[in-house]
Amino acid sequence: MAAAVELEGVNVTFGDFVAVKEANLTIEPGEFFSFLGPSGCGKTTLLRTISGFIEPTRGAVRIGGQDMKGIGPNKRPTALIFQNLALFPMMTVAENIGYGLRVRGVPRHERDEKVKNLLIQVALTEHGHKRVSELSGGQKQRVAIARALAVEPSVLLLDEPLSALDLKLRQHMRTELRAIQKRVGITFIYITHDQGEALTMSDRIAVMNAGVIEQVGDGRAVYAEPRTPFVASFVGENNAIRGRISALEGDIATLETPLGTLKGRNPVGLAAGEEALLFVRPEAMQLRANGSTVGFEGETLDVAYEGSVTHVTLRAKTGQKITASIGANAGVGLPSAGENLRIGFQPADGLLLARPERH
Ligand SMILES: Nc1ncnc2c1ncn2[C@@H]1O[C@H](COP(=O)(O)OP(=O)(O)OP(=O)(O)O)[C@@H](O)[C@H]1O
Repeated sequence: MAAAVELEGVNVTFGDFVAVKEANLTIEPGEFFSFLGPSGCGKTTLLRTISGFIEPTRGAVRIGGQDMKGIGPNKRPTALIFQNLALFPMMTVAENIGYGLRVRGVPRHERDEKVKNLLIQVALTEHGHKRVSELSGGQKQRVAIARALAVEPSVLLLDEPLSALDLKLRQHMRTELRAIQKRVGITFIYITHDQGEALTMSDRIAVMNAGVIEQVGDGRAVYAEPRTPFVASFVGENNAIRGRISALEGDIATLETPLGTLKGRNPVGLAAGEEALLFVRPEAMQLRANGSTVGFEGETLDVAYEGSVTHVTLRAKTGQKITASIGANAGVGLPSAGENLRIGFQPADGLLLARPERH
């Protein structure tokens, strides 16, 4: 089967400004694929390029194996759901869902049948007769999805569709969206700056920074095996410590840092003498560390209780702030502000990456 979407050397420029740089990517049929990155990194531009609202300055977009050059948004097998949903508030739910079919001249009985099935797929069977203005935020989201699905796109493009919802509903809708995607079985391409959304819903994620796709992988890969300092810092929380590599021993490298000698994994194969950044997740930091770990001294600045976890902010002797997140069941006593202690981590939980200047 042809790939759902292929990007080959896609560049999008606005005047001198490069919004998307050399995007190369293959998205498979039936995949839930997310673009994750901060505001302004080019996610929307890329989505609009796939949907046909923007032509790439250079490179090719293929959908279902077919080159999309010169094919307008209405002629592409894609449907786009915007942040504001753009539903018709005075129409009923069923009318909204059937709208695209009516415009296309689909006969009434066929339309009704389809709308009925779509109401089942988005779990709104009881609500077909209601006006959209009578629905909750989450129900409106589902209407927008059903309306987009009605015209049978092979790819559904979603531009931060949950951003207007409150936190609880947003979290609930993640599960809903994923379930709907599994039921209908088509490709979903989702853009978000919320890493929690990307990690919980996606089969794979492309992490973008300043127009560049820095890494593509499943949630575990981008969280546990980031390949660039940007990905390591953007996906989840991370502590970053600068230093220079002094020794290599198998997978583990030793790093001389202003905080002392530390160690970490060296997956990108940095050489002795190279400048590096050592990343250690807050949850991998241990308080009152003993001999089996590498570590340094720190002063407790702040202890923030958050229920399942407590975030302890420490100041190393260089002034750098380090965060340690301690699970409620970790069985360690929490320090009090001002207390000095040794903080440590297992070398296997440290990750060494090249300093950005190298790129
Ligand atoms: N039509 C345009 N003309 C000029 N610059 C543009 C145009 N559209 C987007 N840009 C610029 O391209 C960059 C990427 O914008 P884009 O909307 O793709 O970002 P984004 O990652 O989707 O951000 P957000 O999450 O804030 O929507 C931004 O710096 C933006 O100002």
